[in-house]
Amino acid sequence: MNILMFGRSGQVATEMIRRAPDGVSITALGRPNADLVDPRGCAKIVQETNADVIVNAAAYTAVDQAEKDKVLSNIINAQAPAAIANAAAIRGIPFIHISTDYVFDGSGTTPWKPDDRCAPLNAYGRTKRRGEEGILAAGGQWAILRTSWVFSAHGNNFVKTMLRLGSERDKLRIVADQTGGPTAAADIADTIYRMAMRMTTGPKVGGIFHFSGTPDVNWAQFAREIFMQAGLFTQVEDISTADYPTPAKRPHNSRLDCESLKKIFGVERPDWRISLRRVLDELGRLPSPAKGGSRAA
Ligand SMILES: NC(=O)C1=CN([C@@H]2O[C@H](COP(=O)(O)OP(=O)(O)OC[C@H]3O[C@@H](n4cnc5c(N)ncnc54)[C@H](OP(=O)(O)O)[C@@H]3O)[C@@H](O)[C@H]2O)C=CC1
Ligand SMILES: Cc1cn([C@H]2C[C@H](O)[C@@H](COP(=O)(O)OP(=O)(O)O[C@H]3O[C@@H](C)C(=O)[C@@H](O)[C@H]3O)O2)c(=O)[nH]c1=O
Repeated sequence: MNILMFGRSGQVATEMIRRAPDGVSITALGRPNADLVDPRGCAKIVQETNADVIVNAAAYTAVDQAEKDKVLSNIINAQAPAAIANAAAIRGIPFIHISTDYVFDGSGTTPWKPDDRCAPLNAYGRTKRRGEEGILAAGGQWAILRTSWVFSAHGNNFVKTMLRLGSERDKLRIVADQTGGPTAAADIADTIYRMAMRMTTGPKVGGIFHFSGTPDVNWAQFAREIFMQAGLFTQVEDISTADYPTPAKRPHNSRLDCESLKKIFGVERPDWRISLRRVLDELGRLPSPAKGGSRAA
């Protein structure tokens, strides 16, 4: 199977490249080869490819900055994915796109199902939702994988922020009223490969699916687990969203119901604490006894 992927240096793209299964060849297009600021150029690449599956792992992901960069983030997150989806539909090539928990308004405490009403609270979420709508309108065979709170050893993410701040300070104030499922980029990559295999064999499948690590936690609990596993003694004070003002609003409830992914693709929610341990190991941030396996994740 040949996969053409938009994105090369992001968290998910990096893991896709590293984790390609035997028999899968992946061509990853970075910004110099495929700039999502040029949706027509991206569509042209799809028109000319001989790939069996197209994956989009590139996006504008700076949540607070997107409040200022509304036009740019909309081109990258909405117009480019729609153009890629249109070209893929015309060519009859299955298309897999990644989206986010931030398409929801975060109300309630029930895990969001793929068909639940979207009402994004911030510009990033609105552009990601418009991207979803463009893909839906394109037709063809597509799958949108919504995920949340992505972490890995590379790029920018909450784990790396906590390791940096935790090494500098004795105490951190972290919001405890936003709940979701942290998700390792490596686990997302494995899931996308599973979806790609299934979408190119057997009866036609597609639609919107949810995937996040388990158990659901708030950011403060996530931070405590990071410090515990990394052997840092940084104290975490629970605070409310109101105590940590940011340019972009973030949803209180980011829990994702991942049942349909399990049903259609056989993918279970992975325990993010185990994936976190692997990431910390890769970063060289596990305390020495844990490397021998005595400190459980
Ligand atoms: N990060 C998270 O917590 C979450 C992410 N997602 C979604 O998952 C997907 C992957 O995210 P993740 O791996 O974390 O992303 P990253 O933030 O790690 O990387 C984003 C990638 O997109 C690329 N990119 C940005 N702008 C352009 C452009 N104009 N043309 C080409 N490439 C561009 C970047 O390239 P460059 O390195 O050159 O800047 C980078 O490689 C995205 O769709 C995101 O919305 C969903 C939920 C949570
Ligand atoms: C650094 C820090 C953050 N926070 C809070 C702010 C915020 O509510 C939460 C997470 O902050 P971040 O800015 O790291 O996370 P954020 O960029 O909002 O992460 C999101 O990224 C996009 C791309 C997604 O799609 C989402 O699923 C989600 O992963 O932690 C604190 O409370 N204290 C702190 O010291």
